[in-house]
Amino acid sequence: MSKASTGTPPKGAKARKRVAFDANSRLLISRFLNDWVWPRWRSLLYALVLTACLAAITGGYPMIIKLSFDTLMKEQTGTLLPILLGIIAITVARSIFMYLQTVSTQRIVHRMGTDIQKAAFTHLIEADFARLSRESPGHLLSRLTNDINMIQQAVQATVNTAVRDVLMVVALVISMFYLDWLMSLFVLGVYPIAALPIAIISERLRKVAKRTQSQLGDLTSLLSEKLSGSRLIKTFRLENYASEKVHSSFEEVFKLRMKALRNRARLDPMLEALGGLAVAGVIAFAYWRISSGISTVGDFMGFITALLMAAQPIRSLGNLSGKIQEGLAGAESLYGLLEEKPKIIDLPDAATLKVTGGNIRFDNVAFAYDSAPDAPALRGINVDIPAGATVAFVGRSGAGKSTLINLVPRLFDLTGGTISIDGQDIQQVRLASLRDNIAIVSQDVTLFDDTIRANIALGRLDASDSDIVAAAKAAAAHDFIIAQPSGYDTQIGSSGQRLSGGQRQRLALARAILKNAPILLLDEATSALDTESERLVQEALTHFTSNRTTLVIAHRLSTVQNADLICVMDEGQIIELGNHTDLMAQDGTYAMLAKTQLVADPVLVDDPAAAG
Ligand SMILES: Nc1ncnc2c1ncn2[C@@H]1O[C@H](COP(=O)(O)OP(=O)(O)OP(=O)(O)O)[C@@H](O)[C@H]1O
Repeated sequence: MSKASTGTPPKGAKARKRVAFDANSRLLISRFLNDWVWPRWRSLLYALVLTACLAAITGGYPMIIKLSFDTLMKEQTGTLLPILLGIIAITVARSIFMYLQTVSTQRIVHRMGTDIQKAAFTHLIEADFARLSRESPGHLLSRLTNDINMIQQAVQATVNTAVRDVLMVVALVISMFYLDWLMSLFVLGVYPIAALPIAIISERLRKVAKRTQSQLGDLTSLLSEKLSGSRLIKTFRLENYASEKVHSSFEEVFKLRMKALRNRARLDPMLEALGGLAVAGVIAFAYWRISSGISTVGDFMGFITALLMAAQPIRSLGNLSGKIQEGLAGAESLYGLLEEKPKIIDLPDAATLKVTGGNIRFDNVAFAYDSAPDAPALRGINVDIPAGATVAFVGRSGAGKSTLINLVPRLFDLTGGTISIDGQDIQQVRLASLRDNIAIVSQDVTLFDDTIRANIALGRLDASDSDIVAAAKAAAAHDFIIAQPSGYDTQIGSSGQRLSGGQRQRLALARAILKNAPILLLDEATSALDTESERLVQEALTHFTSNRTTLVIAHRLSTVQNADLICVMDEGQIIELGNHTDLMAQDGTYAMLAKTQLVADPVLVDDPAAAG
C-alpha cells in the first residue's frame, strides 16, 4: 500500500512540501494516470479540443466588449449591428462548446469511476476468504463507493479546472495583455500571493479526507449491522442503543465534514478579496491611463470583463489542490486494496484435479488462524476417508470441525501437513478444479435477494429447470416451494428473510445437490430442520450421498450414527475414531455425548450400544 509520508519532514523540506505534492503523492498520481487516465487518451483528446475551443471563444469575449465600448464612445452607431451580432455569435458558440465540453469530460470521469469500481469489486471478490472476512462488509462497501467517489470528484475537478479553467485563464490573460500589458502585469502580481495559504489548506484537507473516509467506513458498517440486526434490536428493545451508536457516528462524520468545509471555505473569500484588490487597483490604474490618453474606455471595459471572467476559473484553480488531496486519499485506499495479492493461488505447474473415487486423506494436518498464530485451531489431524464414504465430525463447540471442513476447498491454507484427494495434494492442483469437485452447505446459509429458482441455480449456473426441480425434490424443498405465492419464481428477500430457517437450509442443500460434485461437505446442514423435515432430508441425502464422499458436521448424533466413520474432535485434534458401534463400545467422549443426547433424542435409544 502506498502510504503518504506521515513522519515529520526534515527542516527546509517543509516549505517545499507545502507548495508541491510529496514524493508519494507524485508516485500515486503517476500510477493513477498510467492505470486509468492515459488508456482513455482518445476521449481525453476530444475533450481537450472542445476545451481549447471553449477557452479560445472565452478569450474573444473581452475583445468584443472593447470594440462595443469604443464604438459607443465614438457614437458610430452604424458599426454597432455587426458588433451586436458578434456578441450573440460568441455567446451562442460558447454555450454550445460549454455543453459539449461538459458532457465529454463528465463522460470520461463517470466511465473511469465505473471502471474503477468494477476492477475493485472483481479484485475484492477474487481475494482470499480470510481477507474478505477480515474487513466488515460495511467497510468494504464504503471503499467501493465513498472512496471511489472522492477520486471521481478529484478527477472531475482536475479535468474541469486544470484543463478548462487553465486554458480559459490563459486565453483571458492573453486578451488582457493585448488590451493593456502593464495593467496585466500588475494583476498577475496579486494572485500568486494566495499560493502559500492554498498549499497549507490543501494539506489539511487531505488529512481530514483520510479520517472522513475511515469514519464513513465505520458508519456504513454500523448501519448495515444495525439494520440487518433489526430482530435483535426489536426483541431486546435496543432501539435507543442502536440510535445512539449510529447518531454518534453520524456526528463524527458531520464534524469531519465541517472541518473540511471550513478549510475549503477559507479559500474562496481569500481569492474573492484578492479579486477585489485587483479590480480596485485596475480601476485606479485605468483612471490614470485613460485621463492621460494612453488607453481607451473600451480597453478598460474589455480588460475588466476579462478580469471578472477570469475570477471564477482562478477561484477553481485555488480550490483544485484541496480536491486533488481528497482524491489522493481515496486513491491511496484504492491502491491499498488493489495491491493486496491473494495468497491462495494456483502454483505455476498446478495440475487439474482428477477425482476418480473421492478418497480424502488428511496427513498430520495443522492449522492456525492469522489472528491467533500461536493457538492452532487444528493439530496432528490424520484420517483417511475412503472414496464414497460418509464421515462425520462431532465434538464440542469450538473443537475445530468447521475449520477442518473449510480446509478442503482451500478457503484457508493449512499451516502444516497435507490434504490429498485421490492421491493429489490439494495445494498442487488448480483451485478451480478443486472447488468444482466440492459442494458445500455451511452453517450460515447464504441466500441472495433473488428468486428461489435463481438461488438454487447458483449450484450450477447452466442448470435446466428440470434439474433445479429435481435438486429441490432431493432436498425435500419442492413441496414448500410450490406452496409459495409464485412457486420457484418467488422473491425471497435479502438473505432469504421471507423464508424460515429450515426452508433456507433446504434451498442451500438443493443448491449443493444441483452442483452434483463428487465431494459433499455438510456443516450443520440440517440443524434448523424439524424432525419430520430432517427425516425427509436424511432419506434424500442417503440416496444422494451413496456414491460420493461426504463430510458431515452435526451436533445431533442421531443424524450421523449411520456414518461409515465418526471422528470425535476436541481442542483441534481427533480424539476418537470409529463407527457408532465401535465408539459406543469404547465408552469414551462419544459414548458420553450420545448418552447425554439420549434424553432429547429418542432415535439413539433404538441403538443397543447407546442404550447400554
Ligand atoms: N475466522 C477465525 N479467526 C480466528 N479464529 C477462528 C476463526 N474461526 C474460528 N476460529 C477459532 O477456531 C476454533 C475452532 O472453531 P470452529 O468454528 O472450527 O469450531 P467448531 O468445532 O466448528 O465449532 P461449532 O460446533 O461451534 O461450529 C475456535 O476456537 C474458534 O474460536
